[in-house]
Amino acid sequence: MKLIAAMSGGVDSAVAAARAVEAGHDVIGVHLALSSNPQKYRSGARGCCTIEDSHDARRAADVIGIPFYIWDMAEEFHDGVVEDFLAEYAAGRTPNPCLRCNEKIKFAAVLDRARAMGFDGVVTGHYARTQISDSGKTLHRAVDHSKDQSYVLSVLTVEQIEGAIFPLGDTTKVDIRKEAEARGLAVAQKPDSHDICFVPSGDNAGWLRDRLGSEVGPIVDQDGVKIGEHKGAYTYTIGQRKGLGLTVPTADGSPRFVLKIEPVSNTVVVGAREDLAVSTMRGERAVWCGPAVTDKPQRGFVQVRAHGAALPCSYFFDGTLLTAHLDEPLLGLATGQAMVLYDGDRVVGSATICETE
Ligand SMILES: Nc1ncnc2c1ncn2[C@@H]1O[C@H](COP(=O)(O)OP(=O)(O)OP(=O)(O)O)[C@@H](O)[C@H]1O
Repeated sequence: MKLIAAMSGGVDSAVAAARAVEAGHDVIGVHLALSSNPQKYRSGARGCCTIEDSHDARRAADVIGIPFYIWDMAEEFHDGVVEDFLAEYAAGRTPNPCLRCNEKIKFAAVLDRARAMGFDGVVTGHYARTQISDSGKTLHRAVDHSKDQSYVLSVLTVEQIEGAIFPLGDTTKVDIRKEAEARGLAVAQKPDSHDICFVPSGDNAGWLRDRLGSEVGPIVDQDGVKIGEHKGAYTYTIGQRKGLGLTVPTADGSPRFVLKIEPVSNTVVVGAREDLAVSTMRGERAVWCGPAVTDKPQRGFVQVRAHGAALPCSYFFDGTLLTAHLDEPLLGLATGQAMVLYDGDRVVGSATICETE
């Protein structure tokens, strides 16, 4: 096959590209420049698509012996990922930008351009697997569950999965680093990227305040009584306990947790730990990675955090919203996160959580 290897400059995508070449594919390496002005999003933070990362990617392509190009996708990334991230926070939700990047950039803009140029698909260093079955090519968890990235790939349609090649899904990270050493790749011990690539590490709240403002507003209890003040409602997360600065303690001294963020009234609602319990969630923007879910309730598992557990549930889709009823309630679930359905290790599909109860 003719393939584009998406090379971030990290160890995973370098080994993925090398494996694709070794498997007999005709491969070219492509590094995506995702920010036209890295300092605009990041001040000194390590993340994807710094100049050094593009140099690392180019050096890896040289060692592997494949042609290498840089594609400027800064505008697509800004419009599809950064703007969505800001809009979701402004609406009081907690988005997952890696998932949007897979949906809109790596397996949309990049895959579309690759196909238009006569390529068959895109190779990435994601930890996930695909399998060919009677119902076509399906998406599965990686063997190394601690590195599994199927959650952030759950937005891929059947057609996008067709064009996705994940050569690392059956290997552990430890073995990938050893393999990179053996292949003479200089990035073998390069640290993993963490956090959100366009936000300075550990300063999500400050980054959001700079862009969405820091209008002071009330923190209220569930009866609407003001018990504190916040500096930017969207810098809080559902389930947050620390840093609330409440002025009125509870009668028994028990802690309070963020229950709800209401952007229109610029209010943060707090309450007791048990009030965080969620038994039912509904999601919009549903995507199926295989056969579509129907309105007939089915048993399965739902995962609501990138590295969270898969929780037993029953679920159905009414044509607009995906609903999942958990067997056991879960504490603290933020809207804006993905609810990803699994059948064993196969990804069924996902939706963006818009309601919880
Ligand atoms: N700027 C980029 N240019 C090209 N491909 C990219 C870029 N950023 C990420 N990718 C692709 O998406 C995959 C997953 O991205 P993620 O940010 O999770 O990287 P990672 O797991 O740290 O992998 P790596 O070690 O290759 O950086 C990468 O392995 C790579 O194939």
